[in-house]
Amino acid sequence: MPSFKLFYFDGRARAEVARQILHLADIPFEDVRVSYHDWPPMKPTTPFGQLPVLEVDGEQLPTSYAIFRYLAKEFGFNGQTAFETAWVDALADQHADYFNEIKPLFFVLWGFAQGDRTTMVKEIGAPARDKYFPLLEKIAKDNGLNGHFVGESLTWVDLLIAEHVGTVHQHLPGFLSAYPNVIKTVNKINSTPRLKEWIEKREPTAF
Ligand SMILES: N[C@@H](CCC(=O)N[C@@H](CS)C(=O)NCC(=O)O)C(=O)O
Repeated sequence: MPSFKLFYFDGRARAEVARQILHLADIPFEDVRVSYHDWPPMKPTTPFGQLPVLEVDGEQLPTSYAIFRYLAKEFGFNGQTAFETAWVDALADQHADYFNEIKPLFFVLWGFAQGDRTTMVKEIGAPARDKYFPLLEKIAKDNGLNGHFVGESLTWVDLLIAEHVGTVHQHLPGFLSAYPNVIKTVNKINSTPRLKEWIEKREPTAF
């Protein structure tokens, strides 16, 4: 088994799915939390000048989705057929489009940018949510409310969506109340025993 070292800031955000896959697969890894003080000298040593980076036997792999896809393929969280894997990718890409739209709101909620929270929820958050979450609501229902967004096995896009929904609940309680199938699916995902254990034992972070 290679040695895994994951570098990210002290938050869940773009790294948490990688940590969860490794924990679910019972693979030891070093979870390095880079401080804002240590980041500037480290930045030029990373392939794209950003985190997360996963080191696999000392070789660097940048960008969150590439890391998630790599680990998901290695450890069986990538769907059970090529078509399911394609759906996992489609949903993850849709999630990325949604997140790019709603990101300015989260930057304010996380304290990285200034802005009026109420106005931003109304003008940025609600329209982004009401474009993306109806798709998830239907997908969850069409998949039989079986606790997965794709197929019948836990995939990295389940983890990605569940993690994001948790972050929404943390900062905007009630924001997703019109999407009960999504909430039900996320609750089932989070009740996966090893994932539940991870969520309960991790240190709380703002983002
Ligand atoms: N597309 C990249 C984006 C990575 C990214 O935006 N990383 C941010 C933290 S979430 C970062 O490294 N910021 C520090 C910097 O750019 O100097 C990914 O998904 O990994």
